[in-house]
Amino acid sequence: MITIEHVSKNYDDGAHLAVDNLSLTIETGTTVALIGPSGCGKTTTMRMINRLETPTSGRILINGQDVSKTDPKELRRSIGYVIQQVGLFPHMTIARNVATVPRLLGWEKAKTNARIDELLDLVGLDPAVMRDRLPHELSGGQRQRVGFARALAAEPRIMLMDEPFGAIDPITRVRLQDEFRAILKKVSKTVVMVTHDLDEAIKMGDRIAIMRDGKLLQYDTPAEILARPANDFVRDFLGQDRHIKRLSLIEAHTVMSAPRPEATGASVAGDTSLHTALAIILGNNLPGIDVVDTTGARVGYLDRDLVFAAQE
Ligand SMILES: Nc1ncnc2c1ncn2[C@@H]1O[C@H](COP(=O)(O)OP(=O)(O)OP(=O)(O)O)[C@@H](O)[C@H]1O
Repeated sequence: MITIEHVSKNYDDGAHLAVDNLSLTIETGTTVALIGPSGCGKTTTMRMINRLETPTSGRILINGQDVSKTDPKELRRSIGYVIQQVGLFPHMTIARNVATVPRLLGWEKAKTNARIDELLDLVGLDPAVMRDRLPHELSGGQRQRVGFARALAAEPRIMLMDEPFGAIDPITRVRLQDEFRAILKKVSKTVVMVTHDLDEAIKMGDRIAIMRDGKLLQYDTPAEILARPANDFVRDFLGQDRHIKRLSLIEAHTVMSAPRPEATGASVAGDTSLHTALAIILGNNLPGIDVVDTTGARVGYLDRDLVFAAQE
């Protein structure tokens, strides 16, 4: 668990308050997305967790231990850090890049090598092909995968991700978001990510922290924030389509009614989002669709009214 207690950060001898009395608790195994307008203090907040910045006041605890009292180098090795431009060492092979922290920690060669292969596999890169390549021989998306693998290498409990998908084209970005989210759940990390992209925060965050002028405006689950913005600023920030965005968080099986006697002609799986289900209903000009299980058996029915009622 990461606990941020009344943390403020002044730059320029107090002339500028980048973070203003911020308190936030990040539960172990969850992902928190920090979002807000440019300059609101997201990156500063994140960088205070691994001591790349020092709070002017307040304190940050990791599992009850004050980070200001831990050795900064050890702290940083125990926290995975993924940044937008990846920061791979250009003259080192992919394998050596991934092995950066294990080497610093003095892992045995065999263990390190096995870990490199395991991680490249995990992030969807073929170790046999990628191990000996140099970073410039990879696409931007592949480099981001390597950066992610490198951050995971020494099995950190915490991952900090600063706009990890910022430099990636939109199609690759969506795929990487899905894959990284699945991996982070599988390996059960506590994640703090900074993003400019509301859809990304909604998709990746178990909770979202919305900041403005160094202050925390709202901290809650995406569903709750979209349903009940704390104030006008948050409401505007979320946009007119917040109700539609919220549909992407609700799964069909949670609102479906009993199956109809006759098939409707179109179907979705129970874990399909209402956003997708509605798109299929509208796209096929149907009043409703079947919800089916993995065997294709009809287990429920979903129509426009059920979808609309769900987002109220
Ligand atoms: N090293 C520094 N010296 C002085 N001011 C700084 C420094 N780093 C950040 N700031 C200022 O602190 C404020 C918060 O910066 P920060 O980078 O945390 O914001 P952000 O929300 O991450 O912004 P962005 O979305 O644009 O990356 C900004 O006004 C910024 O200009």
